[in-house]
Amino acid sequence: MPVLCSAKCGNNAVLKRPKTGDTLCKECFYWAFELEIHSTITNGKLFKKGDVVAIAASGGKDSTVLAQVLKILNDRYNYELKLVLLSIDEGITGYRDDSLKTVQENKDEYQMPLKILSYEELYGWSMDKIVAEVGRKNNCTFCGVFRRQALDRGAMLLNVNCIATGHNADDIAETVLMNILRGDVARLQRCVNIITVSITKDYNT
Ligand SMILES: Nc1ncnc2c1ncn2[C@@H]1O[C@H](COP(=O)(O)OP(=O)(O)OP(=O)(O)O)[C@@H](O)[C@H]1O
Repeated sequence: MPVLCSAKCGNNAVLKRPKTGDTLCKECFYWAFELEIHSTITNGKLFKKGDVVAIAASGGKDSTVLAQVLKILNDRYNYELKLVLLSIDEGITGYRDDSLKTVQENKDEYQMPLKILSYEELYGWSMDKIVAEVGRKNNCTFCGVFRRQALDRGAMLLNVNCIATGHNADDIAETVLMNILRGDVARLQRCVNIITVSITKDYNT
């Protein structure tokens, strides 16, 4: 038997949110999800009017949702942000080259400027070359460190005030668990203090 949307809009619910227990229709879920992110942004004073914000766009689901939601909220609540997409091409054949096509589509759909920076142009090394040199075992360390720096360098080139990255509740849980397993209490504390936005958890359920 169909369950009614608990927002009392009269539509049938299509999902039950694990976070709140609410049963919602698609439209009310979108509205609630966007409103929570808006509250996080305003309560945390994450941006100020006129800020230029680089959305770190990998072409994956988290950063694609991030770009869409930031655009919607910027228009709806007049944040007056300038949003730009910043993508890092690590040079992983068959992986990043595919996802960069999605970023190109995001650029057109959301009407945002896009800057793509590659490891090759920044460091003279692509991940394909690094893997050929060091093997597959430790290449994630190179990739993560290089990417973080590449995003910072992109941010400097674009003269932005903030970089926004997409993370979901599973990512946060993973970070907390890793910090516990490492016994890194300082980081654990910082992690718990961070106000986080759950970007895709509800889409996955
Ligand atoms: N190549 C990249 N270029 C720009 N930003 C990136 C890139 N890779 C990761 N990011 C940023 O870091 C966030 C977390 O990246 P992670 O590798 O954990 O992927 P993810 O959780 O699967 O996210 P996504 O679904 O957006 O790929 C992304 O959402 C994005 O904002």
